[in-house]
Amino acid sequence: MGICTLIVNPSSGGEKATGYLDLMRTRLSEMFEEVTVKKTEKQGDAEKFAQEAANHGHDAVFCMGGDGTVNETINGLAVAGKSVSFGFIPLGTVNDLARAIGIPLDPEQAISMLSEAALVVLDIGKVNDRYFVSNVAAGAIPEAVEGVSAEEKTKYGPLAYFIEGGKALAKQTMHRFRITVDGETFTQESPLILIALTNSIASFESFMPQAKVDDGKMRMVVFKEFNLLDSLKLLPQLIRGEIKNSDAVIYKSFKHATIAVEDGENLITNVDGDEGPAFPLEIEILPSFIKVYGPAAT
Ligand SMILES: Nc1ncnc2c1ncn2[C@@H]1O[C@H](COP(=O)(O)OP(=O)(O)OP(=O)(O)O)[C@@H](O)[C@H]1O
Repeated sequence: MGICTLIVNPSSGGEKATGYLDLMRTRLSEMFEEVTVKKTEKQGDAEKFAQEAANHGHDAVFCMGGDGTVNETINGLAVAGKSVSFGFIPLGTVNDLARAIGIPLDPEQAISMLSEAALVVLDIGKVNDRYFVSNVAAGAIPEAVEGVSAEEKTKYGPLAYFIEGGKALAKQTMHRFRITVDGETFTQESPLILIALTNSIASFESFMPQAKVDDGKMRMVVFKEFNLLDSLKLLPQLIRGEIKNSDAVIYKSFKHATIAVEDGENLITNVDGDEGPAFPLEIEILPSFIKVYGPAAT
């Protein structure tokens, strides 16, 4: 039956984690001979615990938390480089990877799904020296979104990101980027560049309907200069999942890219919802990198 580690972020999702811990431990002890539970106290703990579990020969590592905890756990497993299965119970506000794989957003349902789960193959991405599972965002909007506080997230949920993002958009702050996508180079002024591994970005599941979790590709959307009319046209395209056909963006499907800021600003990036590495960025896909406990195909 094997052994596993369960990493729990007690602060995730308005401190819901502890309430589900016993239920999860019981479920895992039906699936594994031995379950080691580790609680995070600060940033970096989930990554460290995942790496240690992989290096100690654990067969699977699970985590309970938001996208930040999922990202850290994946980073720990990727750095260890061992073949370890991964599972998670979504407890955050956004939960993009859960949405992409079809893991129930209700923690109790996600826990009960585990007994009939299948191992689903998942691509992951690498941006400079960090790994990611959902998305990378760069530009004036992610810069603004970084300022969303934990209180705002609890109060408004994913809407908090849209409010801050909308304010940055209204200010029309642009940066000039030099982008190379699979060997093709271009420059573009943009308020926002999004790189998506899966369909769901910032809880918006119809953003990139064509993106599958194991298709070996990423998608880049470079937004052009916006005026009100453009954004009115863009909104229905976004809702219908047709952003790739919009005149308001440059859309690329790719495996490797580099992005530099030409106007010399020290822009920050956002990776899976948390602050990511500084520019210039090198982004690549690691196809079929890990197996994740997800819903069995019907
Ligand atoms: N015991 C703890 N107390 C406070 N913060 C913690 C603790 N353990 C980890 N953290 C922090 O929590 C962050 C991750 O939170 P996570 O993204 O999992 O949940 P969330 O913020 O509720 O979800 P979301 O990102 O979807 O809003 C980590 O970056 C880490 O810094």
